[in-house]
Amino acid sequence: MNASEGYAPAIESILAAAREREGGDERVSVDARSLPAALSTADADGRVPVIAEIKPTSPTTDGRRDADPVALAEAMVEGGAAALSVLTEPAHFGGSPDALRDVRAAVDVPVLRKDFVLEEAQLDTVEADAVLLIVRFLDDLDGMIEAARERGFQPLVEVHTAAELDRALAAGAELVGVNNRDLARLDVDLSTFEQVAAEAPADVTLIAESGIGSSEDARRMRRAGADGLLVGSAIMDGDPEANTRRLTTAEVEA
Ligand SMILES: O=C(O)c1ccccc1NCC(=O)[C@H](O)[C@H](O)COP(=O)(O)O
Repeated sequence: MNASEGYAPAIESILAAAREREGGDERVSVDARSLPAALSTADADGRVPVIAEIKPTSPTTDGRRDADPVALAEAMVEGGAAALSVLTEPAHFGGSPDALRDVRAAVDVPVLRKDFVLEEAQLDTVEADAVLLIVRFLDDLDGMIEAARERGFQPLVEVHTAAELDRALAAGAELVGVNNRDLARLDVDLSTFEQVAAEAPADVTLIAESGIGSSEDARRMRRAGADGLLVGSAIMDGDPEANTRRLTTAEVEA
C-alpha cells in the first residue's frame, strides 16, 4: 500500500489515517441481522434491494451533510431500503462509530460498517451486522475474514477486478461487493460490475457499489446480476426518503 500502487492522493491519505487508528478495547461479539436475508426479502417484496449509505462527505463529494444520522436512517428505511451502510471513517467521510451505534439501535434492518479496516483490532471498534473488508488493502484477507466471522460479523468483501474476485473467493467470501469506483482515479464506471459479476459463481451474494444514480442505473446493475445495490451520494443528495424510494421501486411495472 504505497504510492507505487498508483492510488489517488485521497486514498493514500485515507490509508495513512487508517493505519494510525486504534481498535476497540474489548473484543466485540455480534448477533448479526442477516444481510442476504434482508436482500432476499426486499426482492420477494418487489423492491430493488438497496443498501442505503449514510455518508456525510467524501473525497468526491462537494460540501458536507451533517444531518442527524438516525433521521437519515429512518428516512432511508421508510423509502424501502433493505439495509443501511454507515461510514465510521471520520477524517475523510465525516463518519463515526457513534453514528453507526445510534443508527443500529434505531432500525431493524441490517447495518454495514463502512470503513477502511486494516487490522484485526479495528474490528472491535463498534458492533455492526456486516463489516467491509477491502481486498486490495489486506495482505491477510483469509485471517481478517475469519476474525470478522469469529466476532459474528458478516464480512462484505470488496473487489474491483476479476483478480481480486478470485482472491476473495479463495479466501471464502460469501458476500462480495464490486466497487465501480477506481481507487486510482476515483472515477466510477458501472461496466466494472458487469464485467466482474460475469466471473462470479451463482452461490455468492453480489453487491454493486458506487456510481448508481438513476432508476436505469439500478435496473442495469440488477440485469448484470446484483443481489443488492450500495448507494450513497444519489440518496444523500436531497430528500433521502424520496431518493431511496426512486431506486427501490425501479423494477415496479409502470
Ligand atoms: O465516495 C467516495 O468519494 C470515495 C472516495 C474514495 C474511496 C472510497 C469512496 N467511497 C466509498 C464507497 O465505496 C462509496 O461511499 C459507496 O460505494 C457509495 O458510492 P456512491 O453511491 O457513488 O456515493
